[in-house]
Amino acid sequence: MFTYLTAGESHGPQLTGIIEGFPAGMTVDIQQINSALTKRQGGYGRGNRQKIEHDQIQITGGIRHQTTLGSPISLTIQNQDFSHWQDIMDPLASGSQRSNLRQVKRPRPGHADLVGGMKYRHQDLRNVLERSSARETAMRVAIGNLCEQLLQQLDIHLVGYVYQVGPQVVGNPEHLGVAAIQQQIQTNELRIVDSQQEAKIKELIDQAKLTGDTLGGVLQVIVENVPAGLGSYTSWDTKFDAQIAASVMGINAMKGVSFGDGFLNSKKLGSQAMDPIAHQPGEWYRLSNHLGGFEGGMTNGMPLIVNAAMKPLPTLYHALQSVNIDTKEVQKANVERSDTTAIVPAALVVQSVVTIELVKQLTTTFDGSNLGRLQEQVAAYRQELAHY
Ligand SMILES: Cc1cc2nc3c(=O)[nH]c(=O)nc-3n(C[C@H](O)[C@H](O)[C@H](O)COP(=O)(O)O)c2cc1C
Ligand SMILES: C=C(O[C@@H]1CC(C(=O)O)=C[C@@H](OP(=O)(O)O)[C@H]1O)C(=O)O
Repeated sequence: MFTYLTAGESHGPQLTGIIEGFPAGMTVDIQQINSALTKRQGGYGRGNRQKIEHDQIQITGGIRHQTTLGSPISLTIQNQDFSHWQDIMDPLASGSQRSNLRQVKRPRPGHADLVGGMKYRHQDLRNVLERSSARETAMRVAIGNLCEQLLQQLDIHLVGYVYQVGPQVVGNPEHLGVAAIQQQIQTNELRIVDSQQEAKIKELIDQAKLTGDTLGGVLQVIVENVPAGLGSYTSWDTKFDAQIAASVMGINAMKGVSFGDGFLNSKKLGSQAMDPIAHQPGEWYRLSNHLGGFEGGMTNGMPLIVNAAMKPLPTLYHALQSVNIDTKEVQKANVERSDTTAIVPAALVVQSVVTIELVKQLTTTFDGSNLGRLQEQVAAYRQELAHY
């Protein structure tokens, strides 16, 4: 069974990831992982933390001579900022040595601070914010890229991009496929398809920054050449769209997930929302893709279209009202440092978790012990479906 776990605080020494159930026999391209990590650090509207970090992956288990062994894979990413936080974040400093500096007492509305403090009985809300920080998503992107390298071996391709910034839809007006979207977004800092909109969107972000505010948006991931029949209608917890939705909701600040035309489908007549079935020798397909590639919790062979709605970031330089957890006085919420928007890295994180779910599904539907055998089984399955 494919599973993964991450550990590490935002200003602690490092992030750690362990993956179990990754097939043996895949040659790993480390440069590709590092390039995904660099992309996640970028994007218009990011804060100053990214000037400090230079995310690079280190592999400490499960890979030998650049090839996966089938054993658990362990990964680390160093936090460069730890050197500035050593006194405060050192895992081994004793309680008496612990600095009282930079304790967090004024919880930020919308972040995990207050409820995390209540639940875990923390009196310093730093104990909450360090782990609830989206710094952790760097590891999910590293694991996602490793999984993307596996999907490439199965001829499955995907891309994540920014569909909406705040209220402004910038979308994919021509319904471009994965390769065309990749081509369009590589030329700009916003991962939007229509680069002519870039100046306008940058202005929107600049304006939010100027007023100490933040922005969210909508991210879209498109996946091509996924075989039909991944997931199952037979029990609620085997529905693959549900598993993807849970995984996307597991990303910091995601507040909604939909597929294809999503909530818009609820306003349409059935005749406008279903995708008519077509067949030609060796191929079943649909005449449209309003449902985003899922029927009955199963992939139907059309491209997967996953939409994720991200709320605006909770840390506001123009801070909202909060209450000091010690004095109970009304005070402005804590602010240390923050992004104005994180839609660009978020598009890559959503892409990463969709990739991870696909690999999880493929390696359990088929034998996931070895890449060669997995390729053979997926190819045979594709053949069988083509001739159904
Ligand atoms: C890539 C990424 C970067 C983020 N950067 C920030 C940030 O700089 N400031 C902030 O307040 N929230 C940021 N967030 C969102 C918070 O981590 C998130 O809102 C918080 O953990 C509370 O969880 P929830 O919004 O899922 O309820 C970021 C999220 C992502 C995905
Ligand atoms: C560190 C990252 O994002 C962080 C996510 C984050 C949050 O609250 O989620 C708050 C900020 O943390 P800091 O105060 O340390 O700058 C972001 O920089 C990252 O993406 O690598």
